[in-house]
Amino acid sequence: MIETPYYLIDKSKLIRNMEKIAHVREKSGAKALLALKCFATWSVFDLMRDYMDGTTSSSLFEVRLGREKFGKETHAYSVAYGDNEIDEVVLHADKIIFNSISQLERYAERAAGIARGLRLNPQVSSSSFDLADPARPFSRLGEWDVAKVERVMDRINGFMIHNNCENKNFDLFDCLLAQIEERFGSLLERADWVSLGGGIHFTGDDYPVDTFSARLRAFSDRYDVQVYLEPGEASITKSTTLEVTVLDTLYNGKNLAIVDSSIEAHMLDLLIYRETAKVSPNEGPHSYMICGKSCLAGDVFGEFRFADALKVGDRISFQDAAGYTMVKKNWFNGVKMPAIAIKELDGSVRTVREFTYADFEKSLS
Ligand SMILES: Cc1ncc(COP(=O)(O)O)c(C=O)c1O
Ligand SMILES: NCCCCNCC[C@H](N)C(=O)O
Repeated sequence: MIETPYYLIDKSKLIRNMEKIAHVREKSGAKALLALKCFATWSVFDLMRDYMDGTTSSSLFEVRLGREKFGKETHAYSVAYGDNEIDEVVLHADKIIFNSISQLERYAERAAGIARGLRLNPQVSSSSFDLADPARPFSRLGEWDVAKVERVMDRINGFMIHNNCENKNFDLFDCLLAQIEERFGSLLERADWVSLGGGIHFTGDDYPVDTFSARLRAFSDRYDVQVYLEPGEASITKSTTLEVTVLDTLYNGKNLAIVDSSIEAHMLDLLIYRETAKVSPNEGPHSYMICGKSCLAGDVFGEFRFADALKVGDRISFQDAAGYTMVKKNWFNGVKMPAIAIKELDGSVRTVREFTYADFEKSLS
């Protein structure tokens, strides 16, 4: 029995996403790169590698992890590189995408041995969160002025455009892509490859994957480019749970249960975006507010329904716990960091990482 808290990655669920990705790759001709910023738990890369073309990154450490642990095609992107890291980034990457013309001009020569690209910002997005909106006013994420980009076309042969965010709606994707074509068509015609970024939830139930694939194929044919997708969430959605145990129950106008985890430390994105965790089936006569064990007053996973009254020692599984969780976990309050376990295809479960006091101590000095 594994001690809670732990993230449990279920390979049979992960494979469902992988199969959809492989289908889109085959139908559309697009390549799919795992966005490591969302999910970088390399113990399951052996499985993912068979279904995806490689990885994309946000930093030197991510591009190195992608090269060393995933292999295949490795893209480097960062909002800004420093003089002290650019050579090592180039060493690990097949392609490098610069966020700005000034970064391109500064490092084009040092990256001369690999393919170079530029991030474009179409100034429209599907994000309903200001925090995650690449098209927000004064956004630093990519270049938008076609005339300026035309002047550096001799130094690049591709583009990256990331302007979807949790977009489950194919029509919206289609409409945004049409706007990109209208605005940047003259640049796309001169490119060899175009990455359309992440944020497209094409592995979700009922997503029209064939229509999506046909749209990607048409885009690729029209501009004669290799299309890339950078799925983060879409790669790992619904594959993982965070397993926790009830440590205490209280009544304070509502039934409260405190668990051996913390939303701030272990599912931080939910707190940042003011969302609640998910519990399934979330049915029954007993309602509880499930709270984390950190000192933060708002360390609350959400309110859920249960078949029976909760008691100390009961287990709860938070659903959909892979994306932006393990990559963001932290040592706030010294709360024990969840272990990482994998449920294999034969049903057996193995722990691949445990964190101890020594890790906590080493994270500081
Ligand atoms: C450039 C880029 N690619 C891919 C992703 C992955 O997005 P998602 O996890 O929403 O698919 C992001 C998210 O920040 C991104 O900025
Ligand atoms: N579930 C709340 C919204 C999460 C948004 N994801 C943020 C990362 C994303 N890839 C981005 O574009 O910033």
